[in-house]
Amino acid sequence: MALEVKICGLSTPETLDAALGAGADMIGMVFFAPSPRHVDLATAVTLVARARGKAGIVALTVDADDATLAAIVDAARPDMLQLHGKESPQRVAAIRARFGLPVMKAIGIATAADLATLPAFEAVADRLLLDAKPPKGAALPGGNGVAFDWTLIAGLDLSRPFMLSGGLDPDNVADAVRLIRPPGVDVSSGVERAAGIKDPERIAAFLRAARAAEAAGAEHPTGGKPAHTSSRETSPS
Ligand SMILES: O=C(O)c1ccccc1N[C@@H]1O[C@H](COP(=O)(O)O)[C@@H](O)[C@H]1O
Repeated sequence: MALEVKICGLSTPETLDAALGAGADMIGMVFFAPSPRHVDLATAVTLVARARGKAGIVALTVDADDATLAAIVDAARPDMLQLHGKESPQRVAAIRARFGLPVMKAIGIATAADLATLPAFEAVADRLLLDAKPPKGAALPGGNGVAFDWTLIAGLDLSRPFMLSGGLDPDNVADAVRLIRPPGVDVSSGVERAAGIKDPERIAAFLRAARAAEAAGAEHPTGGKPAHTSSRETSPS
């Protein structure tokens, strides 16, 4: 399967168009007021109208309650919910059942011990997003431009597709794709010129670098088979 590239934290028509024009597979909107990338519902509706049918639309929330999620789902009609807080496996399952949308659960990784949480989330989420844990005292649980040690997940055998995120940028995404061969990559601050201000040039450069690394991997003697590919891959019940 082709590498999926998600550009997250888009908040203006111009930068959304830059991501779509550069070939992003998914675009993410952040519904979390403390984030410099937060969008209100009216803005989200405008952005969604431009993106619908061109890329998957992902709504990112952080420990949102049902009423908040319902307002987002009703207004923006996203294709997927990204849960980036401390949602438990039970909460992930409940959100998926209630809203009838695929769910991508973010898991913070700092050490090998953090991988122990993966099986419980594999059982209930459609996708996993493997992100760095936020630095101590950070205001945001993600979007901090911090990478984790990718070797911790090299050869990881997951039953769900996953996206690699955390501190990716146009200069390091090729290394990440070569090392991990992830099904997808996700970036936010690495394609910005200042906090919350996306840079069309960096978005295009990120897409170019990710696609080039993917193409180079496809010429590899393994035939481009992702390192993660698992015979365990199933759907959550
Ligand atoms: O981008 C944000 O503002 C954000 C806020 C709250 C939770 C997650 C957020 N972003 C997600 O974090 C990861 C990594 O971001 P970065 O590339 O290191 O800046 C990414 O998946 C975003 O979707």
